[in-house]
This record gives sequence, structure tokens and C-alpha cells, in this order.
Amino acid sequence: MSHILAIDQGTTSSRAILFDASMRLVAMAQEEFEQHFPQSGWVEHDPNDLWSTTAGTCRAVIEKAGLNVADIAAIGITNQRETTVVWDRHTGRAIHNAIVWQDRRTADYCADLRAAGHEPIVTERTGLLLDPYFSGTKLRWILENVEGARSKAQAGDLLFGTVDCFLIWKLTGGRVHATDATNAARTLLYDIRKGRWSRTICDLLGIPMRMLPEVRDSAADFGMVRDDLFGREIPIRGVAGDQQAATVGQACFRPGMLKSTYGTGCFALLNTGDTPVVSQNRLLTTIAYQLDGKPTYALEGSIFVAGAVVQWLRDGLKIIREASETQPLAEKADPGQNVVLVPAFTGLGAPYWRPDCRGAIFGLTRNSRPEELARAALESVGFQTRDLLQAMRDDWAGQGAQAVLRVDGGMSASDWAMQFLSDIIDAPVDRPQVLETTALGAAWLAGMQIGLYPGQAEFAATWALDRQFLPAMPERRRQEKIAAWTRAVEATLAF
Ligand SMILES: Nc1ncnc2c1ncn2[C@@H]1O[C@H](COP(=O)(O)OP(=O)(O)O)[C@@H](O)[C@H]1O
Ligand SMILES: O=P(O)(O)OC[C@H](O)CO
Repeated sequence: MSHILAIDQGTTSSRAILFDASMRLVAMAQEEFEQHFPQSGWVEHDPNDLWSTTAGTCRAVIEKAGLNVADIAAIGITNQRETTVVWDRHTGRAIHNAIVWQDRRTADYCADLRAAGHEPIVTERTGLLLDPYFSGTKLRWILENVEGARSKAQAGDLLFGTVDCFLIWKLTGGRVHATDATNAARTLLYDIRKGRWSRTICDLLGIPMRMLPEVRDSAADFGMVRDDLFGREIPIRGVAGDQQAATVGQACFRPGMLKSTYGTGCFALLNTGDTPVVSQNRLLTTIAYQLDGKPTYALEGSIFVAGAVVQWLRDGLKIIREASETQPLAEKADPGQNVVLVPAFTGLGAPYWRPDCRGAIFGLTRNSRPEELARAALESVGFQTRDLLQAMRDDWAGQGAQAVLRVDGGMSASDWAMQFLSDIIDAPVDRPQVLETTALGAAWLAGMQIGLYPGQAEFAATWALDRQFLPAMPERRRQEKIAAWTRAVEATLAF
């Protein structure tokens, strides 16, 4: 009973990671699954794939580590957020593919609600904006478009859940229909101040409340995995959305602490303590984690394209074969050229929230080469982060601005990108030794809940630095670069 199994169900793959009693990562298994794009702007996952890759990677990692199931004391779950599943409570079968967070199909409906003046009340209750990103309008779409769904939901035959909730239902054999507060906070249906589903918003969107799961703390009893799955019952004791789990894994426990995760997209979360700060800059107010019934709030900036711009250089332009090649290219870029890339491939997220605009490249000359494009791609991630942090500083003014940014995610491996980030935000960037912070956060929640892992302060003390990047760009150059980026974004929005 000395290990914790973390399940990280992400947008493109499912992973299972085992941590030992000292919170050291001992083994990992990963499996990708198919992305479905039935129409332009639509993104779906087959819920059977989410389930089978989750169960498969759990089995694989236990075998890889040479462990007995009896060695696993508890499971922690972390997941892609907002992605919406509706299933039949009697058969456990989903009635439609999962609608993924990136899916824009409800953009018109969101625009109609905004035009009718509903955004202020939605923001006041949920901390979010009327954007297709969140679960609520996706759930409504399923109820409206799957034959018979609405009447079945009203009769209590259908259940809704984010991915954590669907996996808990499957793992427990339909015994538990529950989610945690961080996932609930991304649905557009949850009152983050009162800590309960909002009747007002459910009525507005036409969501029968009996479909909604029970909301628990992030470290809590989420039931037992049924014994026929892995050979023995295992308790589920931790659940958090992946960006919130990374905030926990980075030990951002004090107000003012800030982390930014660079995967496909980039998500920056600033711990604001027990106060839900209302953004004046279209950032999101969300729950970072909830322990002992007490929510800790965060301001969040969500960028849809970060590492994905590097993937585009590789798969779209084919100017690199591997993501790491961007670094030597960027180093060789001509300092005299001012190529700026705005990677609004699926619109711009925070703080602009323009789902309709598309990407652009400025400042091209006949001498522009892959070198300058690679540099512009890496720089675009730094510039976007700077926009978020500016907005956060403004919203959090007077409360002690964050001094250091803790980073993680695949793209944080790029020294060049992290140095530019530090230069452009003019603040230190700290990269920890453990880059698997999302899984670690989920494991810690579960391990702490069963008493295997230490409490918050002792866990925070185990955070260890790999490398600190310090700002080194002359101020004048920094200002010139920011001005060029700002002009490029304005032109992109106007196009
Ligand atoms: N050395 C690198 N330089 C730049 N980008 C990188 C590097 N290594 C990985 N990436 C980018 O990081 C992303 C993968 O990070 P990961 O945290 O695994 O993402 P996700 O969980 O969203 O799938 C990819 O988009 C990839 O392009
Ligand atoms: O699965 P990821 O790592 O791309 O994260 C997705 C986010 O949770 C979306 O809000």
C-alpha cells in the first residue's frame, strides 16, 4: 500500500503515472486516441476511447512497474477540462460523442445570449464568460440535437459529467456520480461563491438539474474502483482539472503565486486565496482547489495555441522535424528582421476572447527564412503570456504582484522559449525538476487524503528548482518588441 496511481486524461492522450511513497515517479504509460472533426470548428472524442485508454494505461503502468494491485493505496484523477459527456444512467453508454473544450459549435448561441444581455449574471455566478469553451452550452447542444435526449434527461435517465466524472462513474461501476469543485467551476453551471449548482444559469440554458453530479472537495472520497477492473478494489481519493492539478503540483498554495503550463495551449493560474477576484480584463475566475470544504480561488488566463504553434511548424509548414529544432533555428535568426507571428489559428483566448479571428504573420521580407519563423513562433508564446500577466497584474493590483512565474508542460523544455519569456515579462521564470506537475498534483491530493503524503507546507517544501531564467533584455528593446506585438495583434483583430 505504498504507491499512488495518477490518471491524467488529456486532450490527445490518456496517461497513467505511478508515484511511490516518497512522491517519486516510478513508471508511466501513455496512449493516444483519435480526434474527431465532424465539421469545421467541431472537435469530438469517443467516450469509449477515453475510457478504454484510461483503463488500458492503468493496467499497463502497474505491469510496467512490476507492482501488485495491492501496492496501490489510492487513485488521483486529473483531466482535460470542460469536455462534456452525457450518458444513460442505466446502461452507462454515452448518447453522443464527448464535445471537446476546443469545439466552437455553440459560438452563435453564446453570441445570442451575450446580445440578450445575459453575460453579467453568468460571470457573476460562474466567474466565466459566455464562450463556447465551457461545458454548459455544449450540454445544451446535446439535449437539443440528440433525439429524445431532453425528455430522458427530464425523466432522470441521463447523466452529465466532465471527463473526471464520467471516468469515476465507469471506474466505480456506476456507483458514484460525482465531480470535484475545480471541474464544476468550468461548466458554466456552478456558482463558485455559493459552492452549488446555479438554478438561475441552469434555467437560462435549459439544463435539468437532476443530470448534474454531486460536487465534492478535490481531496475526498470518490468511491472504490470495482474489483474486477484491476483485480482488487482501489479507493479514488483525489480529483482536479488538469490546470488546477498543475497549480497544486507546482505548490502554488499562497495568494500571489503563479504557474503557467505550456502544452498544446497555455494556461496561467494566479492563486488569489479565499477571494474570488472579478477580472476587469476578461480573465476567468475559477477554483484552484477545494480542501476541507474551503475553496481557494484563482484568476486564469487561457491561451489556445502555445506548443501547437511548434506543431504547426512541424506538421503544417514542415520546416522542422522535431519540436526541439526550434531552438537552434531561433538562435540563428537575423536580429535585424522583425517577423511577428500571431498564432490565432482558432481565434484568440484571454484577454481578447475573439473566436472568429485567425492567425497572421507580419514583417516578412525576401530574406525571411525558417529561422525567423521559428523565432517568431517561440516569441508568440512569450508575448501571449505577457498579455495575460499584464491583465492579472491589473486585476490583482495592490495585493502584492507575483514576482516569479513557475512553468511546466512540454514546451517549458525549451530554454530559448523560457529565456525569451523571462525577458519579455521582465520577471524570473522558474522551471522545476519535476515537469509532471499535473500528475503529481493529482497524486498528492489522493496521497494526502489517505495520510500517505505530507500536508501542504511539507509538500510545498519538496518543490525543487531545475533552472531559473532571469530577464536579460535591454528595456528599450523589450518595449520595441512589445509595441510590435501589440500592433500585430491589433491588425489581426481588425482583419
Ligand atoms: N523542446 C521543445 N521546444 C518547443 N516546443 C516543444 C518542445 N518540446 C515539446 N514542445 C511542445 O510542447 C507540446 C507538448 O507538451 P505537452 O505538455 O505534452 O502537451 P499536451 O499535454 O497539451 O499534449 C507540443 O505542442 C510540442 O510542440
Ligand atoms: O488536455 P490539455 O493538457 O490540453 O488541457 C486542456 C485544458 O484543461 C482545457 O481547459
